[in-house]
Amino acid sequence: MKQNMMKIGLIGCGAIGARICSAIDNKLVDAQLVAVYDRSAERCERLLGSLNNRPEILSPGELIFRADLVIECASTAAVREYGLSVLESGKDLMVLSAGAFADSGLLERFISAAAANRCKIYIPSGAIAGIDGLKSASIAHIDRVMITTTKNPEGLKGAPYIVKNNIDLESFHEKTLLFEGSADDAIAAFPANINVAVSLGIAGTGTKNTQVRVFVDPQATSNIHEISVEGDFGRFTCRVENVPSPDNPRTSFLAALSAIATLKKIAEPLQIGT
Ligand SMILES: NC(=O)C1=CN([C@@H]2O[C@H](COP(=O)(O)OP(=O)(O)OC[C@H]3O[C@@H](n4cnc5c(N)ncnc54)[C@H](O)[C@@H]3O)[C@@H](O)[C@H]2O)C=CC1
Ligand SMILES: O=C([O-])CC(=O)C(=O)O
Repeated sequence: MKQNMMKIGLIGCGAIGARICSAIDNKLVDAQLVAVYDRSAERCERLLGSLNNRPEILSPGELIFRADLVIECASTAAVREYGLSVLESGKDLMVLSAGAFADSGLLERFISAAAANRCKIYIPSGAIAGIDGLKSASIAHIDRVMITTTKNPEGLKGAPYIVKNNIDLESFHEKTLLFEGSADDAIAAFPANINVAVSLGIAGTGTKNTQVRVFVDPQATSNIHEISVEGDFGRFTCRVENVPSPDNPRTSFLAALSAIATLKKIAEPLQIGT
């Protein structure tokens, strides 16, 4: 083991966490997985069972102490529970549940803590493409950012918006618009489905100014995200047809891959893309 290899602690042993751990285990990333934590002990044990090089299962406090970089891939609640302690301990933080930052006050506190403690916050592109272009375009004026997300009923089940409005997802026979609003409102309505809208807001013109549409489509076999951006640079659109994770149909496979790609970017000398 290299002495200066990045030490990783991971919070959230679900669909994304398992993929990230497997990538480190298979040496796709030049890093050492030192510890994992999940509020479900069974999830931790199941994950460890799939790895050759087993990390320790530690409490969040011990995990933060041992790691150089803590990856949150659990929930927006977990970002609020552990994120600030990570940064105040001078450790880098990777956040997958970017929806937590729809609370711009929370993001500001995190940025101040990171600056004061000379550490970084990484938000991977997640299940979308286009963040690189949006970041470049945002150096000049942006007129409009919109994301249209289409998932099948299985991928939207249990979302607060669906439950609160008594929407029977099985009753739709064709593609139907369920929700239209800002990224702020979208993440409150679909906290586990539309983190990507908040990431777009942070990269572009803010979550209040980022427009979101959510469709349900019983025929959809992929999680589709279509992004359109207009501004001084011109316009671009991009569409990703994501393979859902087998363990969690709400979550696209690409989200885990983007976290792994971000780890590679941190660990490797070459930086490509915006
Ligand atoms: N940025 C993006 O593009 C995307 C972000 N996500 C978000 O990433 C996160 C992880 O996604 P998945 O792995 O698919 O979820 P998952 O449901 O498969 O796994 C999450 C795990 O975290 C654990 N957990 C949740 N809250 C916790 C807490 N407060 N403390 C400790 N453990 C906790 C759960 O027990 C579970 O084992 C979710 O918040 C999800 O909404 C998901 C897809 C795309
Ligand atoms: O994985 C996806 O397709 C997007 C997602 O759930 C999210 O952004 O929360």
